[in-house]
Amino acid sequence: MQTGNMLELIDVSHVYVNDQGASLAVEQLNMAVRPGEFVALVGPSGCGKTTILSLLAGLLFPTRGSVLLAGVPVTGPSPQVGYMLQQDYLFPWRTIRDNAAIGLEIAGRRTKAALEAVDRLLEELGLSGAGGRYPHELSGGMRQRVALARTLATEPEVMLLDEPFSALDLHIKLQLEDLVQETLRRRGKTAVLVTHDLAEAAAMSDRVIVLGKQPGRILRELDIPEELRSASPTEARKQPGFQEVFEELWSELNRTEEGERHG
Ligand SMILES: Nc1ncnc2c1ncn2[C@@H]1O[C@H](COP(=O)(O)OP(=O)(O)OP(=O)(O)O)[C@@H](O)[C@H]1O
Repeated sequence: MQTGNMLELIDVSHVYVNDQGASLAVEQLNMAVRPGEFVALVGPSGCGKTTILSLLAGLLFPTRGSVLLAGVPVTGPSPQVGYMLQQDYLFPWRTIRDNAAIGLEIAGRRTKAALEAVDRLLEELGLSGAGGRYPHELSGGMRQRVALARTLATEPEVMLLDEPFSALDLHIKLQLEDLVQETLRRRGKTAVLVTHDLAEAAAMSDRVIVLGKQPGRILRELDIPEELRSASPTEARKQPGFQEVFEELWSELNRTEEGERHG
């Protein structure tokens, strides 16, 4: 059945099995993300956020249920899905331009036109002139911008963001939140952001999904009001309605952790 969703998890459970036994990480989860939507996932440590991203990326397969990308079951990693992580994983021996082009190279698409597009992307992300430099010459924020360029170069429809800003200083983090949101929005990308930072979730996304303690289940979905969504993350933080959204998320998470202490 075609639902028009870009991403869908239908009754998904995931069990990790290793020599210590089995661990239920996600239980009967139902979640859908529309094309162009920006969704944030928040929840206590170990509640299954990274597991959900790995299922969406086709790096893991559900023990039960189905994962769909544009209505089609996910059978493995897809060029339609890009991943951005806390660590940039740039290759130290490659120039910035060659790092940004590596996905194209792996896909056999390193043409002159594609490299020109990489240069334009680097320029758009404020890295013009850095193409011939090496990762160790760049700051953490610049390196994350290269990681963003590398992911966008292959033109995925979906971006999975696993705490990509958490290792950065506050000032750089805010700048990068603005840049990432604007860049993804302009291109109409669908995004799923995992973060521990409730303010980041509220400022960047269209909808926040709050997960309960392990095994991950959805406790609450909060639509972000239009006045926050239409602003950049930095501007959204200054809007009158921002504090209310933050407090709702905060109390939902505290309820979860209270339950964990007493449950
Ligand atoms: N490879 C694995 N083998 C066994 N158990 C795992 C494995 N990866 C994760 N888990 C367990 O599954 C549960 C969910 O892990 P996951 O990393 O998805 O949570 P998370 O919400 O992303 O955590 P955090 O916020 O701390 O990054 C945790 O209990 C974790 O210990």
